[in-house]
Parts: sequence; structure tokens; C-alpha cells
Amino acid sequence: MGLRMQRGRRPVAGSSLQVPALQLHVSKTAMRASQKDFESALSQVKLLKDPGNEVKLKLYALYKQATEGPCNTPKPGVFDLINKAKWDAWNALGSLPKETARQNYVDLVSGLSSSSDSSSQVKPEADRKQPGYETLVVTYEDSITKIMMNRPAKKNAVTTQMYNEIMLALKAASKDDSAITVLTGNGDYYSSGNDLTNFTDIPPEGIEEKAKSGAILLRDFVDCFIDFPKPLIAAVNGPAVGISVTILGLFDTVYASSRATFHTPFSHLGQSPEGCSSYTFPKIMGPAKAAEMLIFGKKITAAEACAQGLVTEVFPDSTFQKEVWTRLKAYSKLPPNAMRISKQVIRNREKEKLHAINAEEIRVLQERWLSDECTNAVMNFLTRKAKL
Ligand SMILES: CCCCCCCCCCC/C=C/C(=O)SCCNC(=O)CCNC(=O)[C@H](O)C(C)(C)COP(=O)(O)OP(=O)(O)OC[C@H]1O[C@@H](n2cnc3c(N)ncnc32)[C@H](O)[C@@H]1OP(=O)(O)O
Repeated sequence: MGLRMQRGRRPVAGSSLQVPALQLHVSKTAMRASQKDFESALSQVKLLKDPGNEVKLKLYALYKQATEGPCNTPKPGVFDLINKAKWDAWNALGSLPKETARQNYVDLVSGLSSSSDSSSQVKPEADRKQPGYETLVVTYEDSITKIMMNRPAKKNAVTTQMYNEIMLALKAASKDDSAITVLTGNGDYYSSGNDLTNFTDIPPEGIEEKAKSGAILLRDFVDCFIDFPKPLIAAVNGPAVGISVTILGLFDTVYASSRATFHTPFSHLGQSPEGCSSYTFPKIMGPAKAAEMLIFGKKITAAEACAQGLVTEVFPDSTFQKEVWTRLKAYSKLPPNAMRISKQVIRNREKEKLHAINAEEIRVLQERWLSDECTNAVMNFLTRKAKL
């Protein structure tokens, strides 16, 4: 039996191994890994290729040290081989401070991710579906990483899990050898925006805590789009609502089906603009058109969105897939470094500003989530009294 890395679980041991003395490297940046870095490493580790038993034991030991401190449990008996290997690995860390263990965990995962990235410089099998996603289908073909939202029965509404998976897919795509990355939706919708059931699982600590964690999630999500280093294309296959529309201002190219519509009904929902749209929309379409969308929730057609500069080009719905993918395949053959560098030249000077705008929009939105206007709107949708 080998050590197992389970989806959604901590690394667990399941092997009788000689545990080598752990050579722990205290990096120059020790003590600087935040809880957020640590949590992101915990998510990342689930997507790694099997790193082997020795590394899994290191991860296990560092995780225990980072979360519980020095080994404090009785040594398992000699015949309890698995638990003894785990105990030995943890105990070998002695009195290593929790913060250092956390940093070492983050460093180790980061090293594993980049080595698995460099080994993936070998072109993945054509159109291979990347494993590890439940709400997305992520494929690689013709130097294009395609991230497809895949909850068609729910109009690709974005659950907490989908926010997290899109972030992971973007981080992976930023490091793989694809030239361009495309976000699209499966089914008749591109996306109906935030899944309104995200408002329902309120923790015992109350709605304020939920709003706080929602704010962190949304900030990290939008930050991923601001920082994405390669050409990012949206293939808007159908209607788009809320967050799926606002982040379009952070894409480099937006292709839309003639059936697509663009709708940001924030006032109807007692909410306020996000995805940096309070900045990108007035800049793209002018303040008057942006106000109609962001304040009054005017739904616009693909043709209108194109005339206003939010959409690059509209294709007839009947030929949308064929025409868009033919175009993208041609673009993906252009020299990838030149495309990446051109994007950076175009976008980099705005990055800091966009991060600040993102933070400010979320500060306002977090208060809105606690308002009666927002609670009533969400309840009306969930109790079937209202639809957009
Ligand atoms: C306390 C704070 C917590 C904060 C956590 C939040 C974290 C980040 C927040 C980011 C901010 C984002 C804001 C936005 O995106 S605002 C936009 C939100 N979206 C909506 O309001 C759309 C709601 N949906 C609709 O109005 C209609 O479904 C729609 C017009 C899109 C389609 O109508 P249609 O009649 O064609 O289809 P159905 O309504 O029958 O839909 C089919 C099933 O899909 C479910 N569905 C669709 N959209 C959503 C959604 N957004 N959230 C949840 N569920 C959705 C719908 O209920 C149907 O389900 P059933 O088949 O089970 O009935």
C-alpha cells in the first residue's frame, strides 16, 4: 500500500517506509508565508501528480507541524507501519516553529508545481482532458488551453467550487506551454453569474463571516484575471450575467455568439459592480453606456456590446464554434513569447491600479451583501418569486 493523495483531503500516509531524516530548508523568506499562501498550497497539492512516498511524508509532517506544532502523540507500535512512518516524519521536525513549517510547506509545494510544470513542457496529448476538475472541463489542444464552465443544467452559475477551480485552471494555464487561454461555457449559457446558493450556507459565526470569506474569494478570483500573463480570450457562447460579464474587461479578446446577451443586474440584486467593471466599463464604452449597464442593469445584445467595444467580434450562432476555433487555432501558432510580451506591454502599467480597484469594489460589495436589499433579492430568486 502506498501513500495516498486524496482529492479534497490532507495528504495521508498508507505505507511502511524507511523515513529519511528530513532535510528542512529554511528559506530566506521563512515566516513570510501567510495563511492564504498556505491554504492555496493545500489546494494546489491536490492537483499535483503523485510526488512519491518520501515527498508525501514530508508534506504530511510539515502540515502537522504547521497546524499543530511539535509532534505530541504517542509513538505508534512497531507493527503499525504506516502510522509509525508518519509519526517518525513529524517527530523528526523537532521544535521547528509553526510559521517555518508553514513556509517550508508552501516552498515544497511550489517546487513540486514548477517541476511538474517543466516536465509538462512536453506537449500534452492532443485534446487531453486535464483531471481534477468537477465544475470545469479543461483541455489542451493546438497550444490552446480551453477552460469550459460545465454546469449547463444550472446555466453555468459559478459556485464557490467553480471560483476555486477557475483560479487553479488559470494558474496552471499561466505555466503550461499553451500560447493562449480561452474561457467558455458548456450548453446554452455562457454563465448566469454568481450561483445565488452561495448566499445560503451561512456558518455558525454568522453572515458577516460568510461575507468576509466571500470577499476574499472574489478578490483572489478577480486578481487571477488581472495577473494572467498570456492572451486571454472569452468565447461567449450564449447569455452572460453578473460576474461573467464584468470580468470581460480584463480579457484581451471577447468573441460572442449572436445569441449572447450581456447583463449586470446589480441594482436589482441590491449589489454593486465588481470585476473592476466600475473602471473598465466606463473606460471601454464611456460613462453613459456603462451607467446604463452597471446602475440600471440594462441587458444588451451581442451586437450592442460589440458596438460599445466590450466585444471584439460577433459570429452567427450557427457558425460560432467553427469560426471562433478556426480563428483561435491560427492565433495560437503565432510566436508565444511575442504575444505574452505584447500583452504585458499593453496591460502592465494598469495592473496596480486594477488591484486597488478590485479591493475597493469588494469593500463596498461586502457591505451590500449584508443589506436587506440584497438578502430580499436573493431570497426572491431562491424561492422562485423572481428571475432576471
Ligand atoms: C453573504 C455573502 C456571500 C457571498 C458569496 C459570493 C461570492 C462572490 C460573489 C460575486 C459577485 C457576483 C455577482 C453576480 O454574478 S450577480 C448575477 C447573479 N445571477 C443571477 O441573478 C441570475 C439568476 N438566474 C436567473 O435569473 C435565471 O436562472 C436565468 C435568467 C439566468 C435563466 O432563466 P431560465 O428560465 O432560462 O432558466 P432557469 O431559471 O430555469 O435555470 C435553470 C436552473 O439553473 C438555476 N440557476 C440559474 N442561474 C442561477 C444562479 N445564478 N444561481 C443559482 N442557480 C441558478 C435555476 O435555479 C434552475 O435550477 P433548477 O433547475 O434546479 O430549478
